[in-house]
Amino acid sequence: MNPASAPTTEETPLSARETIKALHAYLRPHRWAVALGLLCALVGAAGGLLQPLATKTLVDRLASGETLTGILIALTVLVLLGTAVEAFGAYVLERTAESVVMAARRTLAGRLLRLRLAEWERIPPGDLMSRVTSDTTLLRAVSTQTVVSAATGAVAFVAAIVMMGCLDAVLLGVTLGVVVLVGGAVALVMPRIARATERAQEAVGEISIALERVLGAFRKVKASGAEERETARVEAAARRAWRHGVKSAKWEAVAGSADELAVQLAFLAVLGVGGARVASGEIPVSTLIAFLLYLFYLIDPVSKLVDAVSHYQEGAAAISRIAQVERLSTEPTDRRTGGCLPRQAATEPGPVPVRFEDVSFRYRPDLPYTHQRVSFEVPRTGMTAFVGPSGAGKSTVFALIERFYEATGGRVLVDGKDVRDWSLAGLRSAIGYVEQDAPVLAGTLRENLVFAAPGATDDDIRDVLTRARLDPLVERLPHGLDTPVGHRGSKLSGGERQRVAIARALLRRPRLLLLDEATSQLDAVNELALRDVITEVARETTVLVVAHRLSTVTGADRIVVMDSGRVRAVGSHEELVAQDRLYARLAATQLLTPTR
Ligand SMILES: Nc1ncnc2c1ncn2[C@@H]1O[C@H](COP(=O)(O)OP(=O)(O)OP(=O)(O)O)[C@@H](O)[C@H]1O
Repeated sequence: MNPASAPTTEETPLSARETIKALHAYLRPHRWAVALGLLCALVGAAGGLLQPLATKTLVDRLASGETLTGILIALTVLVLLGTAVEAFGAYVLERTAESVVMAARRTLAGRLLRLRLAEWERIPPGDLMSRVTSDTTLLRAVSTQTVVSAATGAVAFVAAIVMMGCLDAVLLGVTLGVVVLVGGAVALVMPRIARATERAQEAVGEISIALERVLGAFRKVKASGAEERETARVEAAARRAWRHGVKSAKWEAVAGSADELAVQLAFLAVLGVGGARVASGEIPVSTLIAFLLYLFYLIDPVSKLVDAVSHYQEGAAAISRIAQVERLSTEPTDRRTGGCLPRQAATEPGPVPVRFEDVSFRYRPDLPYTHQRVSFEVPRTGMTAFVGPSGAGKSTVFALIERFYEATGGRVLVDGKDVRDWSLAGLRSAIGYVEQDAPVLAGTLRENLVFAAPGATDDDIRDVLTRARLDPLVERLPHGLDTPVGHRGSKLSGGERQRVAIARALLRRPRLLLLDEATSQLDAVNELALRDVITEVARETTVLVVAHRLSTVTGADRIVVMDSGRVRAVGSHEELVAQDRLYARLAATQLLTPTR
């Protein structure tokens, strides 16, 4: 798949109103800090605003031969105070901006881990990661600087205009004419900055997608000699990011220099018109000087306003991409509703632990049904095995019990209650699940073992290590249980990973143990040993097993034969060999049993 065309989250951008609402939500918890930063910025701006007036007084006093010491000291104090207050305000705002970014990252990370599996499968993880890392960074500028720059810029701009109006209305008219002209041109440029930034951020997401694709299958890439091709993919995305980044920089440069241009043009115009007015005696020269100083003072508020708008355009693109993740549907989290599965032993009498009632299911509306009217029951103790050809829907049975997905039709009952009526956390905490590919997480072996049972004691760990035949592995590892495994740590073999996964599931002391091809990579000796362990566990736990190798399940108490999303037959090995043609054929090929 071309990373450029990889499916991403809903691409509908937010409207301007929604963006401002989202920005407001980010800032609400920090409103007092923003207000303080704003106040400091305004004080700083006011200090600057008084300077031209002070200069006018200074020039007037100079003309009348008065002393200047007092006013010079006042001016210096004004400058120092204004700068100190502005610096403090800038610190408060930067700190607030960092807090906004952190809050957004925390919320997004929490949300990503609660995504429904169907949503998670739709979006490349690299894209999701870039939204948590790169897009949130863009929030920094928009969250506080934009707001404060817009507010202080607007206040200082209006105040300077009022002062200039008081000095000379004609010169003000000339100035405003130029500013409006240049401002109109800037307004045309702004949407281009937003578009280019959004594209650049998308391309950054594509880089992550392309990298995640190859880093997740690193050996495959090397074995296939695909390094150059895959590097070219990453480069193509990087080039796209560069192109859009440069485009955005170009428009930002145009917008950024507009404030200078406006003031320079206004300066020339004011100099021409003002000079003529001074020459004709309509205004004194001190008024022209003060007016020109206000004109230069205007550079700051105007550039703040331009900055505010261009940062807003950048930030709006990021807010939109973050909001797209916030729109993805997540799993319910309320532990109080539904209740937990009772912990009573499976040996005690109680309802059927797992029952499928006419269950139909498809992964997405555009995909065919993987289950059609599937019905079966699992007894409270003993081992129930699911067998059948690849793609028959065996693993999906486990995914439906775990409520990773919800049945499209019919009901999945656990302990006599629809899985949708149990609390999700309560349901899953009663299940031990060993997945087909038995992933190991980056961390120590101990962390991997207690991942699903953080409260496990050292005795519990020792017990499962022995049961899962992991003692020799622990002895071999340089730091025993505290040896890092997984990424960058000691590498575990496929069989070792499976044993770690089984130990992890057993440590949870589950009511239901789901084993999906859990022993497929073990050598014969270890497989036999673990089969005994599982048989022992099945005496007091409900054990469900998916297996391709019939040899691993011939002793199961009940075998469910699945084919093309349907249950073909249910029975013991002997019954099925006698009654079901598909099972008899599987047995004949795998176990060398004579066919009927
Ligand atoms: N996450 C998914 N999204 C879409 N389709 C899926 C998904 N997982 C599985 N499928 C499809 O659903 C069908 C049943 O898959 P399932 O993994 O349950 O079969 P299985 O019997 O366990 O196969 P195997 O023995 O090869 O593991 C297959 O056609 C598979 O392609």
